[in-house]
Amino acid sequence: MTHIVIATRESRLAMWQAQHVQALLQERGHVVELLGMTTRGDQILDRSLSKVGGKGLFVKELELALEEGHADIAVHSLKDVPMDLPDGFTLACVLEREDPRDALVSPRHASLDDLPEGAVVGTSSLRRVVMLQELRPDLRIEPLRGNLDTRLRKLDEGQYDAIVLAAAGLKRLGLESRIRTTFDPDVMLPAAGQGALGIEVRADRADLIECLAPLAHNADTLATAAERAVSRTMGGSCSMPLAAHARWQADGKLRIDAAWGDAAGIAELLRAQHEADVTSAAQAEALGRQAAETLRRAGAR
Ligand SMILES: NCc1[nH]cc(CCC(=O)O)c1CC(=O)O
Repeated sequence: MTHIVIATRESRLAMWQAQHVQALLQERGHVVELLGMTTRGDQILDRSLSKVGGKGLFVKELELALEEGHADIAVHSLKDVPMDLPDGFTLACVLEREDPRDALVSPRHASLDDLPEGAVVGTSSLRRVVMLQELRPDLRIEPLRGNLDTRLRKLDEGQYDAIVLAAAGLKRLGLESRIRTTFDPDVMLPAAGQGALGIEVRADRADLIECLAPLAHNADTLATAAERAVSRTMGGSCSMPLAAHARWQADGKLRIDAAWGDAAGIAELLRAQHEADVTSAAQAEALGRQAAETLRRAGAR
C-alpha cells in the first residue's frame, strides 16, 4: 500500500480522469488523494493555444507540484503531453484508450455533409481546421476555446452551426448523446495520443513507477508510442497541423496513418501509411519515424 497524491487540473474532464486513476489505484489497495490546480493553459481562454506557447501550458504547473513534492503523479490527456518531458520526469504508463476519433456536435445538423453551404464550424485545432477545409472548403471555420462545457455552451448559444471535439472527452463526461457523427479516422485522422491517458511521475520515483505498471495497457501503449514518434520526428507542436493514428489490424500488425499540413493550411495535406510487426516500444517508435520520414520526403518540414 502506497499513499499517492494526484496533481490534476480542475476542469471537469481533468477531474474525471484523475478520479478514474484514483479508483484504479484504490482497487489495488493504495490510498489516493487529489490535488486540484489551475494551470496557465486553463486561464488563457481567449487566444488560440498555438499562439501562446502550446501544450506544455497544461502540464508545467503539475510538474512543479511533483518537483516540490506536493504531489506524486500527474494524470494527463496524452494528446496534451509534450513529446519530450523535461529532465527528471517520465511517462510511467499509458492507460487503455477511450474512443480516439473526432466527433461532430451540432443541434441541427446530423453530419458534416448535412451542414449548409458556408456554415460556421468551431474548432481551434489546426489539424481539424485543415482537415475540415479539405472535406468542405465552403465552411467558415471559427476559433473555439475553453473547456468542454464552455465549448458546448458556445455552440448552444448559437455562435456556431457545429463544433468538432474529441469523442473521448464527451464520452467520459456522459455527453455521448451530444455526438451527431464520429468521423472515421480515414476521413478525419486523429491527433497523436488522442483519447489516451498518460501518467507522469518524477523519474527517480521507482516506487511509484512500480505501483503504476499494472495500470498500463500494452496494445495502446505501443500504438500511442508509434503516434508520438511521428510528432517527435516532425518536431510537432500545436502550431503544426499534424495527425497520427495507429491501429492494430486483424493480421496482428500495427498500421500507422499520419498526415501533415503547412501551418497556413494552404497546401494539400500530405499523408503517409505504414505497417509492421510491433512487439516493443522501440519497434513502435521506428514505425512512427518511418511515417514521419515518408511525410518529409513528400515535402513536409
Ligand atoms: N486539446 C484539448 C484536449 N485534450 C484532450 C481532449 C479530449 C480527450 C482526449 O483526447 O483524451 C481535449 C479536447 C478536445 O480535443 O476536444
